[in-house]
Amino acid sequence: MRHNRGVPETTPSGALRLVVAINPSASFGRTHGAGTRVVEALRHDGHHVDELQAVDFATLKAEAGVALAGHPDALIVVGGDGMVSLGVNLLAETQTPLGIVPTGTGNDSALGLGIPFEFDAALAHLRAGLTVLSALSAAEPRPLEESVGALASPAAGAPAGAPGVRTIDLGRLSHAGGELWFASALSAGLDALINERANQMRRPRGASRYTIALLIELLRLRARTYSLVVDGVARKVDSVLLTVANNRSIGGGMLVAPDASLDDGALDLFIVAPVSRLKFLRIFPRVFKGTHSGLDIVELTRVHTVEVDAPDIIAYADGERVGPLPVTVTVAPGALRVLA
Ligand SMILES: Nc1ncnc2c1ncn2[C@@H]1O[C@H](COP(=O)(O)OP(=O)(O)OP(=O)(O)O)[C@@H](O)[C@H]1O
Repeated sequence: MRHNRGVPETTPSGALRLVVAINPSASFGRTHGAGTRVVEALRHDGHHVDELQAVDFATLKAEAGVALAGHPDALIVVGGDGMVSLGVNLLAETQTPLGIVPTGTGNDSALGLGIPFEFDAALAHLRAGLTVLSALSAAEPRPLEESVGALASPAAGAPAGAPGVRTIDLGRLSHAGGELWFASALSAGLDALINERANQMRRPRGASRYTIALLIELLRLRARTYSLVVDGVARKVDSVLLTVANNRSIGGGMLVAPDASLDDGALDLFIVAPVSRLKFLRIFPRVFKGTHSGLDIVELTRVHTVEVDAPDIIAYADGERVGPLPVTVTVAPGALRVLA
């Protein structure tokens, strides 16, 4: 469903041409209405907004792809990590920046980018980023290398720490079904199993579905033998939880890679060795807080390319289903511009 108030080819000075893609069912519908408020606020600011909502994710992605062919100044997604995934996969290796208003159950990408979760604060953050983007767009055209330099991290055109236009790395993933991109993490262990189980459940309809899936998968916890090729070196490792992270957290704030950076040109391979259920439950809170790095059962390695294979695992990237392992993940430095 498109609510397009005729996005013009050119706009008055300062006004931007924006595409806003909304997931009305993010957070199981609890944040319904947030997208419309974003659109109204941006139109009030004088921007030309192409508002997109669809019956499902695939239709929304197709509509956003069509809208991007018109070369808007930015794509803004309103939703959780799934919607960030939609934006990332449409914008990777383009110059069009991604804006995020986090309204999902999992907002790890927004967390890593320092985007606030509270709606008014998130909107203010987005507006500040758009102001910088307007200023950059209005600036005289410059040679390409100079423009790229000016748009590199930290947030270009803004005081240090303030929202602007940043460049971040992405993970590029290839698997039997094709290629895709992720901003936060590839999940290939316990969290992937929890996601897969929650997705297969019809009830309950709220976020407690993830809690139930987590409890079931904890009861079934068992190590798998992974075949890895890490930066060209093959190894086998037994693990219960294995993640290739670009960002610091997964699963709505679990700080698996507390020292990861979105713009260091590297990924963090996080491996938890086989443990008893009891021990796993004991270390779980430390994983949430990111104070697990010193534990002997936790391995964290900075990597650039990883092949991951293991039996019976459906991989997830940024909370979206990828398909069965094996997958190959490679860091793509500076592959995405973001408003943050
Ligand atoms: N109309 C819709 N538009 C977009 N996505 C939708 C729609 N209806 C359901 N979805 C589902 O929402 C998921 C993405 O949700 P998002 O990440 O934005 O929020 P979330 O509350 O964190 O969701 P989840 O926890 O289920 O990933 C997609 O996997 C998609 O299948």
